Amino acid sequence: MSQRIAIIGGGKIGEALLAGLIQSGKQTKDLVVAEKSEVRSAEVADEYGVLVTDVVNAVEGAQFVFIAVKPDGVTEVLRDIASVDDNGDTERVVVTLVAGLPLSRYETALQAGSSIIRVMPNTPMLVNEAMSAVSPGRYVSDDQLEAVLDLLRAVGKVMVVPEKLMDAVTAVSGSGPAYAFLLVEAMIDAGVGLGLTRAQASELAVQTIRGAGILLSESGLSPVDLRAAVTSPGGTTAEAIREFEAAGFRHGVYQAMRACAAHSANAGRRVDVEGLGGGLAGPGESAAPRV
Ligand SMILES: NC(=O)C1=CN([C@@H]2O[C@H](COP(=O)(O)OP(=O)(O)OC[C@H]3O[C@@H](n4cnc5c(N)ncnc54)[C@H](O)[C@@H]3O)[C@@H](O)[C@H]2O)C=CC1
Ligand SMILES: O=C(O)[C@@H]1CCC=N1
Repeated sequence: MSQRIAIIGGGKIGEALLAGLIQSGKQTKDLVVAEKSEVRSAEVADEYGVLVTDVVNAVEGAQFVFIAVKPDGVTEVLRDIASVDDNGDTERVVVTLVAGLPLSRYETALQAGSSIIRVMPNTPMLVNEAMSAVSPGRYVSDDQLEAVLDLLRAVGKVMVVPEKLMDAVTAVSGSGPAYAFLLVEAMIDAGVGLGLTRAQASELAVQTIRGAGILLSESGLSPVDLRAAVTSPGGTTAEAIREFEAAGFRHGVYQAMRACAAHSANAGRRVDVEGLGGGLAGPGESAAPRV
């Protein structure tokens, strides 16, 4: 069986997947990227030494097809994928990394019985530290699911979830890296405000968040315990935390993540309303999780 992996869309998350798979030992001859932009195609081909081509070429003979385009580009990509007959000689699995669009849309657009897996990854995939949540569609076999989980495990951690949780997952781990980067950005600006150079503030803030992340994942302690350990009685940290809370930190995080999840939940409708769906709306839009 072919082990060819096609990545449709060589943008930020497509590149993260490509880089992660190469770092994890996949051979470039088994990887192919489809990319629409000529400039981006040249960048990806130069940087990674993989074939960059169009969707139909990339999908031909591929066992795994990862879709990594924006939601409004999915209709066109699915039409191209559907036009490639697999002749029954590959058990093609389509893995979508696209936020918001339910499995039912892909099942409607592709051949009946197609194996489709919905995944919400995140950009730390670039350094093999992704968190990927995975919801298999109804026609995915155990072997196909295991094969895709193995590919994703090579670039980080995986968690299988029912599809109905994907909007919440997107709010936590899909968009989550951006919240961490925003915090670091704000810490650097504040450090500069307090008299550090930008270089000093950057090094201090980045290493602090890195160390805190490793402590969180390796100490076995909860965030509450770890924060308490930093907060000396009557000390400096308590002062900082009082100001965070007065500024509505927790409420702000909750509201931001609610907005994120709602945006994900409405992706299908937005694509239709904006006339970008090209008639792809699935009947009832119902999720068809296998778990
Ligand atoms: N950026 C992130 O952190 C994450 C993104 N995602 C999902 O991944 C998808 C892609 O996001 P990004 O990589 O950020 O977007 P991006 O805009 O950086 O990349 C998309 C790429 O797809 C290419 N493209 C569009 N239509 C194409 C077609 N028909 N054939 C070939 N190439 C085509 C574009 O030229 C572009 O380079 C989105 O659906 C997003 O929801 C999911 C999780 C995290
Ligand atoms: O912002 C977005 O829409 C994508 C999905 C999750 C992270 N980035």
